[in-house]
Amino acid sequence: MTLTFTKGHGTENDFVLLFDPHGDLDLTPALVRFLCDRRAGIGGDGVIRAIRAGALDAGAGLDPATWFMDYWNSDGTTSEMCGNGARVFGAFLEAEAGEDLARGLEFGTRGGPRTVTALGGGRYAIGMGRYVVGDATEGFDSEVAARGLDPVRPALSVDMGNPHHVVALPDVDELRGLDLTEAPQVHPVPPHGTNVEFAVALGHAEVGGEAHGRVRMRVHERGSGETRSCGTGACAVALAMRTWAGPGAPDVWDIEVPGGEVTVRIEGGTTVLEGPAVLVATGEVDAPA
Ligand SMILES: N[C@@H](CCC[C@H](N)C(=O)O)C(=O)O
Repeated sequence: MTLTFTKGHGTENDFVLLFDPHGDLDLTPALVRFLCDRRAGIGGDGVIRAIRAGALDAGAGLDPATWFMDYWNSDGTTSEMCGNGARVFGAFLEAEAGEDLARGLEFGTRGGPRTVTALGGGRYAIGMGRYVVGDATEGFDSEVAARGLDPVRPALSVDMGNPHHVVALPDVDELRGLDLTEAPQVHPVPPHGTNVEFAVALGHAEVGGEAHGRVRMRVHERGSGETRSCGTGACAVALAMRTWAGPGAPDVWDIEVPGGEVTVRIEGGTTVLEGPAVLVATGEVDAPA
């Protein structure tokens, strides 16, 4: 089977994109694993299919003509949401479907509707929907163990549509020293797995008359391993940091990731994720039948 694909990334969180408006493609876990394979396939942290909501069971309840971001992790599992992927999805819809995103476009995900707005200069803003911060009465509601982390650390869960656990570290040396080649262990064990972020607060500054917090993070993603960025993870980190900092903490957070930088704006019960999206190449691949 010959497939036409596009390769893209958002702060080096990279994806294989497929344009399949009518759902003609039988996208299976095995096909996703092949496409994401960095040696035998194209290579990516995940696969994103642009499909009309009416062509996918997960799109039930939406206007059938609505675009749906059908997101898959590199291990062939699906996730409710991908923030970096959503920006790249926006760039892909502009290129493949001629969508004008200047005024924002609503699209479907397994985590509910989201919006993408083109900001110009290859940057996009994603309306990330409602979040839920876990029980922060004592600051933390869980514990995380990881290689290179001694002792076990407290963590705070954040639901961004998909699950996250955020751990605060005191300095960048400890962040650098983590070995994330193995999945961190979380207690209590999250029923559907989780994405784990490790974050170091770098202080606050005035940017364009606005208070911004600055954080550096690394992430181990459910279904993909360590990646160079995670958009939903960046939002979870901003929310955890603001919770821990207490009243007067900034609502805007610049998040440094190994693959670049994104900005998270906390707006009431929702967040907006801003950052770049790049389409790198298009091509054809012979996929195993
Ligand atoms: N990299 C993504 C998140 C992708 C999904 C995640 N691995 C999960 O299983 O929830 C992002 O940018 O948000």
